[in-house]
Amino acid sequence: MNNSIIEIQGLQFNWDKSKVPFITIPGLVVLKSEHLLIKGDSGSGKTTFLNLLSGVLPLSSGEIKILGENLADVSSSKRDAIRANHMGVIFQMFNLIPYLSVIENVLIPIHFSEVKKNKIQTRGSTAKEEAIRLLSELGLQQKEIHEKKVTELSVGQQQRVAAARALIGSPEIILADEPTSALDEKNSLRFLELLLKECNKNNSTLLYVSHDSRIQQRFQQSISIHDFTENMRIAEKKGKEAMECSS
Ligand SMILES: Nc1ncnc2c1ncn2[C@@H]1O[C@H](COP(=O)(O)OP(=O)(O)OP(=O)(O)O)[C@@H](O)[C@H]1O
Repeated sequence: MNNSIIEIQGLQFNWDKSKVPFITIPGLVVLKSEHLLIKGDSGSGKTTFLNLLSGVLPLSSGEIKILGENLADVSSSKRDAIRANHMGVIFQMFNLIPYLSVIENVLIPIHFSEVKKNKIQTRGSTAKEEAIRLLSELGLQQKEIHEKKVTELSVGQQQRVAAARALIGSPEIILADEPTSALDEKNSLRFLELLLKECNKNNSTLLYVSHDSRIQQRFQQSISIHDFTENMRIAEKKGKEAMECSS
């Protein structure tokens, strides 16, 4: 059985198509339940890569298959549906809605996906019960869950709300874009452990962007966007030099 959740072939991207691509990924397969660390310098293209994977940005060259579906072959509404039904995203800035309660923030994905809603119902819970369970598992106290506004939570607590929102409905893929950049080392590690635990429970595949290579041993696979692109440039340069020598 093919266990791959994400398959990438010949991906190249630049905002300006006439320029040399700054993202170049010749090939990458990410398996079910696998945890992938995405490294790279600031501005190397990590967020752009996640946006290509989630279908927010259309592909200009190459192939990304999500659960066997090639994003380049489907309409933008189908890409939106794949994202809503099969992915959960933790954004760098969390993107919580300040006028909604903590629980309402976590429930947002359920309003966009019958698939996620049905998964929760099949397990005999309501979406609200599941939101509360996830928030508790991620370490929020009852008072924070039920009484506080999201704007009254600390950065670490907001990040846990954002994680619960990504995890609700057990999507096959969790994309986390530097979710711990505002936290100290101890809290970053604690958050990562909680996230890994929840992903393992659901067999979710996790793609986790971080600058911190010290966490690498917690992941089965890691890629550096910068290295891929750099290796490609070196190969292209060598290829050109070889051509010039032989002519
Ligand atoms: N909407 C956009 N239009 C044009 N260029 C963009 C756009 N968004 C990002 N870029 C550029 O694309 C490059 C990659 O940006 P990206 O945000 O993907 O990097 P990153 O690796 O996630 O950075 P950081 O670690 O600082 O968050 C940068 O040079 C950035 O200026």
